Amino acid sequence: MINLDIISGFLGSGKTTLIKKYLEAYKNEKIVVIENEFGKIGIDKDIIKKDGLEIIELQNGCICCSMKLNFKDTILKVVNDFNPERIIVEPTGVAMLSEIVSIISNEEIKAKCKISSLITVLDAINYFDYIDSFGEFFEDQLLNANLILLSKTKNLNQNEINNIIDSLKQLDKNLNILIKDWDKISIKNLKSECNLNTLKYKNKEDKYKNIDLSMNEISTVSFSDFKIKDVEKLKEIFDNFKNREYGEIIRSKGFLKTSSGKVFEFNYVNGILDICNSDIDTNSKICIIGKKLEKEKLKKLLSKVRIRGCYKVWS
Ligand SMILES: Nc1nc2c(ncn2[C@@H]2O[C@H](COP(=O)(O)OP(=O)(O)OP(=O)(O)O)[C@@H](O)[C@H]2O)c(=O)[nH]1
Repeated sequence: MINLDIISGFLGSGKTTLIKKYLEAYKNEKIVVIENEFGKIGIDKDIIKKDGLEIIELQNGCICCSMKLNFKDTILKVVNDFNPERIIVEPTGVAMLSEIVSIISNEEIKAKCKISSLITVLDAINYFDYIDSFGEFFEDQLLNANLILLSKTKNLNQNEINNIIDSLKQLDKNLNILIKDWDKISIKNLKSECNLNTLKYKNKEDKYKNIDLSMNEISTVSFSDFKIKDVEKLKEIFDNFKNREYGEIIRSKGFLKTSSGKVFEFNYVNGILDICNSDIDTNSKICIIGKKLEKEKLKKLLSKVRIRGCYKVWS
């Protein structure tokens, strides 16, 4: 049987970071990663790629809804074409986990794969913001996970963590929650933490009927193949995001190449920007996800900071 790991979680929660730890822990296994990104250009593939690792990107839709059939067929094709020991799936940050659980419960898939982990990564810093803004489908990811793994807890005090746990227990007192410094987590032990005896599959039709409505508000725009002068120009872009002129920007990520050829990787999650040097050889790619995005204004903003020349817009 092929091990199947589903690593779910809201936008920017830490799914890719956790998957990198899986790839390290299981480096001797033949692994295929299925990446479903909400943005129109793939960023995560560049972040996790390494020799011998097969990465399948599913773009232009969400595997829990518009690409449901595609997702099921992709898993079966991966099984046939690669016969791996492990398949790791990263759904988009706005995927309904209940739908994904329903797809992987399909008999054809169950005949070939066994679920090894079904995890939702929960961004502790942004929990109360997101549960307020995206309650219904955010809750769906929490209620259907066999393990909720808190990320970004290092700078929170015990009181703040207790508040999150209390709130989670109000959703469902049986939620299985793990709060541990990620550096001390044994990835191979997560399987036993996952309590996989039952798949929960909680999709309360009546409760989630407004999800399509709130999902429709979230959109994305991406830009690629341009250069900026230096990293200060990158900061300029994100300083502009603080006011709502460009929409409510929840998540942005990518790489930026400067005129001197230096590459930076950046992550922007709900107002916090993180930039580091990158040794990945790539052109600039920036993916922006948010509510009510002002795409034309964003194009103008990029035009102000990029160096003249061609660039591509993915909208
Ligand atoms: N401080 C801290 N930062 C984290 C932790 N986990 C992830 N991050 C940071 O959060 C940002 C987003 O992490 P990713 O792993 O890309 O998140 P993701 O869920 O894959 O994001 P999307 O695929 O865009 O939804 C990055 O800057 C990470 O370095 C954590 O436990 N602590």
